[in-house]
Amino acid sequence: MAMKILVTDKIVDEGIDILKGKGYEVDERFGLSPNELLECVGAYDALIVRSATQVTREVIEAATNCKIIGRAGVTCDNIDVDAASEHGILVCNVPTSNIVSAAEHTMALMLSAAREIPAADAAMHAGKFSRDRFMGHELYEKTLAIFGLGRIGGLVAERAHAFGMRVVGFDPYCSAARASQLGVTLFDSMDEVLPIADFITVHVPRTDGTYHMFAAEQFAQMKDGVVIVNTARGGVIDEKALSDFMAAGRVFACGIDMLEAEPSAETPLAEFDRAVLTPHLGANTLEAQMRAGVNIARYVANGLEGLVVPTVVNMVSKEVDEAAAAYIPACQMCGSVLTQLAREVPKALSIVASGSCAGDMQVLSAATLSGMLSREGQASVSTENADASARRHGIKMEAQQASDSRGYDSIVSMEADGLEISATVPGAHREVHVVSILGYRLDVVPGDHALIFTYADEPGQVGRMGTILGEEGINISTMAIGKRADCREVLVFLNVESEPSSEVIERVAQAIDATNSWAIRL
Ligand SMILES: NC(=O)C1=CN([C@@H]2O[C@H](COP(=O)(O)OP(=O)(O)OC[C@H]3O[C@@H](n4cnc5c(N)ncnc54)[C@H](O)[C@@H]3O)[C@@H](O)[C@H]2O)C=CC1
Ligand SMILES: O=C(O)CCC(=O)C(=O)O
Repeated sequence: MAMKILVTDKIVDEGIDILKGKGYEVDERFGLSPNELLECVGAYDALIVRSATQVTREVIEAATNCKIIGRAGVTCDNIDVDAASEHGILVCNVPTSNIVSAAEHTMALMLSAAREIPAADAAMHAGKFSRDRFMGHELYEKTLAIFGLGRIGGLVAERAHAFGMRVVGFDPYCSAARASQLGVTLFDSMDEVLPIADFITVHVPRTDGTYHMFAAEQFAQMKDGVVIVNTARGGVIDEKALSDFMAAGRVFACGIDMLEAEPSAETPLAEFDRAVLTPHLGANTLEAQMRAGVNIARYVANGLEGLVVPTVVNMVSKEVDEAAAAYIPACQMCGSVLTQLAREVPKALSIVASGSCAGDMQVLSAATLSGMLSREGQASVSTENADASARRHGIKMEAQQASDSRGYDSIVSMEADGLEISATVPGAHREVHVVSILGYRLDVVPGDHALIFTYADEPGQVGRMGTILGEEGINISTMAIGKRADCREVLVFLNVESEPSSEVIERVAQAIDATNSWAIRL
């Protein structure tokens, strides 16, 4: 009998087709009440949701046949992940699927609020051509404060620079290296940032610690005429306090995609023309939904078939030390990169871990091996079968702890068939930073598609790469250049937003006279 998958929030048809094409029975049932979900979920082997469905402990307890829950988006805050782990259910997401869309929506809200575009548009539609009523503000040479310099905050920083803004930020978990790479002046406290910002944008997760992180006390410290944008989560901003400061004319305008009352439109901000409100549209683009829907379908199918799911956010097979668990995605990713650098599954793997993550080398080894084999579509690697799996593939594997964590809280370094990679996961947000590849030191957060080139360090090389990729319509989302003390060559790591063809890669390689090139897919 075919396995059954329940999809309770709309994902793209292409994702549904992938599942049906693999022989699964797929039921799309949107807008279920909590009781309806509880009643039907027990019949399904997998569940796919976006942000609307609340997958509570009760739902998980009722999902007695469920093996995997797929979240077609970034955040899993609508899923009780602990309950899923306790019930042996994998939870996976698509962590970079919609971040560009969310960053672009942030810029759209910032510009709309600063120029009062919705109110001007409404006036035009009402037949009023009233230019004098609207006097906006430029972004140019203004100070933008970004709270939360993770994936989306980082993309917003890059975009703000293109508008000529000065970018400052506050994120207790952001490294100085990342801030400097993003061109953001990092401050140690909110109190230092609030009085200097002309524009404020929020990109933090909703946690107990960030609930009402912007309340009357914080608004009182802001400059008069500030513009505030929130595309993160409702509740991070106290909407009542914000509307008081809007009413007093202290806040010029705001752009809000996330309301505390979601999915209701109820908010005290609704009475202000200068409050630009959207109903959680950050991820609502064809491109983001295509990435999210197609990839979540692939990952859920992988989970049901016992294959590697690259974006699992929990570990269900064994009690895992929390610090080691945070390094599972890092090890999976490094393993996958090593196989792609070697252009085949390497035959010898050595893992060295230092710092707090080194408490469970068995988990780190299994995760690395699972990443190494993932490109081959090999069966899932767990802590229980890692040794046997390595033997089956003829891989000699060794793992050890080291005392020197090179200034990081924790770091994992791997060498496979002479190829090296090291990664760290700073702070609580679990973003994997690669800090060394093939001995070249850098700091990069790899995305879904990346290009790596090694070449002679000469002026004009970056421009040549950018020109060719631009001509081919391939956008570079981030770039890092790695150096080695012993060598005049550099290594460039380009995160790109779409997969270039081998002809394009060859064109770039020739233009910069690259000594080596790789296309990496994660
Ligand atoms: N509007 C929409 O449709 C979408 C909204 N989101 C939301 O955007 C937010 C950011 O997403 P990502 O950038 O992917 O997350 P991320 O995990 O990459 O970054 C979050 C950052 O916030 C920082 N942070 C945590 N607590 C903080 C605090 N108290 N003060 C300052 N910084 C703090 C973390 O260190 C981290 O760097 C999330 O809340 C997510 O739910 C994500 C996608 C779409
Ligand atoms: O696409 C969605 O359902 C919501 C996007 C979002 O907020 C997220 O990915 O965290």
